[in-house]
Amino acid sequence: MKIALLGYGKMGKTIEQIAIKRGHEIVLKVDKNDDNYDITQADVAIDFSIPTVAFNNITNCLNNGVPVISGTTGWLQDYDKAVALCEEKNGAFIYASNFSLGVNIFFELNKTLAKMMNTLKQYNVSMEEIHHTQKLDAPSGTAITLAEGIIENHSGYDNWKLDEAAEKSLPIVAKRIEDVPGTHTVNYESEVDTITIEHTAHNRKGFALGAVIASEWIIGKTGIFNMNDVLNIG
Ligand SMILES: NC(=O)C1=CN([C@@H]2O[C@H](COP(=O)(O)OP(=O)(O)OC[C@H]3O[C@@H](n4cnc5c(N)ncnc54)[C@H](O)[C@@H]3O)[C@@H](O)[C@H]2O)C=CC1
Ligand SMILES: O=C(O)C1=N[C@H](C(=O)O)C[C@H](O)C1
Repeated sequence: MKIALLGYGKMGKTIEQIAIKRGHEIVLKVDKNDDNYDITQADVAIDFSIPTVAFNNITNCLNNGVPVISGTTGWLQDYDKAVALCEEKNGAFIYASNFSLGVNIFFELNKTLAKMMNTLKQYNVSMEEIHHTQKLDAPSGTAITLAEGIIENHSGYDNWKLDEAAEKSLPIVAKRIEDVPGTHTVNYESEVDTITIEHTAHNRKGFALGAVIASEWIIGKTGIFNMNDVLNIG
């Protein structure tokens, strides 16, 4: 498979290593200021760039008939437009806030726990995410997906807020500590005890492997998919 990497930072470089090990070829590495490139030489594009350019990268792929996998977070105000363009062009597109197998299992566990806790009003839910200091967005995309999983399954919450507690709001605390790849914690706290579920990434290889697996999976398909489709879970 011929892969274009849109964003050649920490994730782009980790994806390159894993893709080559799995027998793929990197035909394009696009980073900032690389404007003049032909995306059509790739079978699939993998976008791990920055929030302000992800939507442009995705639309360029869809306009040129190249399936696109995006892991960039912090651009979701334009997600519906990307979906509409993908439908219009009969293209193929996957966005996931987190591509790792472990986090996708954690997402399902989180929804199940929220359902179980729905009637237990003595427990208050809160979340914490910790990432490296270079991260541009807060809260993390993964924390937002976790919050949405709780809101869909627990009647005590209908929105989330960063660093703020309010009626029916799920509070998310975002911490930035040097070199942390990504830790997400969900707490249910009552007067007498606390139930905690936590996912800790030890490095970026899980995210990168998931993105390469998603790229392999999407070849020959059209539509808008997510990681549950790829991993056949949920
Ligand atoms: N969904 C997932 O599983 C994961 C998502 N992420 C997200 O992926 C994104 C990238 O993460 P990292 O690689 O750690 O960040 P990074 O900062 O190391 O890399 C981003 C790269 O994008 C480049 N860039 C800037 N403008 C560009 C343009 N116009 N076109 C292409 N590239 C451009 C930057 O120069 C930089 O090299 C972030 O939004 C992060 O939150 C990170 C890890 C896992
Ligand atoms: O920026 C990161 O590093 C990460 N971003 C993603 C997010 O925002 O959830 C996924 C992972 O936590 C690492």
